Amino acid sequence: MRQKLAAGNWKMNGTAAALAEVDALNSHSSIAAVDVVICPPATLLSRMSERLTHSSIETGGQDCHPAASGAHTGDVSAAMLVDAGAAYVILGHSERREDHGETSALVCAKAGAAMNAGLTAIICVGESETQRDDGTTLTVIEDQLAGSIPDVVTARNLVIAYEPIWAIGTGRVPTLSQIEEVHDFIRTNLITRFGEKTGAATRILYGGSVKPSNAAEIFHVVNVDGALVGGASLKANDFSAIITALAASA
Ligand SMILES: O=C[C@H](O)COP(=O)(O)O
Repeated sequence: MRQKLAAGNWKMNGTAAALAEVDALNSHSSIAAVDVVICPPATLLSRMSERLTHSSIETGGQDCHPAASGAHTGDVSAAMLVDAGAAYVILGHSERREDHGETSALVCAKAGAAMNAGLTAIICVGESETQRDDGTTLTVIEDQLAGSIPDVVTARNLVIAYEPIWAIGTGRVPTLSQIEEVHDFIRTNLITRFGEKTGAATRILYGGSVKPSNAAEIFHVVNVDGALVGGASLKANDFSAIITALAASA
């Protein structure tokens, strides 16, 4: 039985005032029923983690460098995320693959560093609209999975997030059968590569315009174990409604 996971990716949003949303979220009873993680900007990570010391809500980073330390101006290592209280790190988000030219090989190196530091890596994969239209979605996902996941993983330190790029922040969502097709494909891929035990126990999240209004139907799709939520994770009311829907699907 896979524990459901609701992950909030705040992206480059939020200053200290936004921590009030975390306090509000923390007061919702639904958070106890599933795993919840919020990945704020690096500048807020320590303060958010301290604020959540006695909460079941965990925190995560949005990226890390593959090296443990050194001359890498502007970067943050996996150990630094752990030091700031993080339990998770998002890696290979399409915004980093596009904005920073991150390759799957680099994502793989980052994931290895994250796992080595004790973090759970949420590795993102997803096709562009052109690739969807060209019918190459599953090939793209297969290549990203093969290149981005290190060989030595466990079901505890790996989460896959399927995020079709064309659905991120657009209000457009794939059909439920499209989501099911890709999630089933990822499940089979994980079982083939890592064996039944690890492959069947690894959580697969859907991400891309998840809202309170569409969360319940998405969470009833087979092999959807939760969501990676962007915009709707910034407001406690919206994120708690999504978490409630996830808890109800368990
Ligand atoms: O990491 C989160 C995803 O990019 C989804 O963002 P969104 O919920 O704003 O579409």
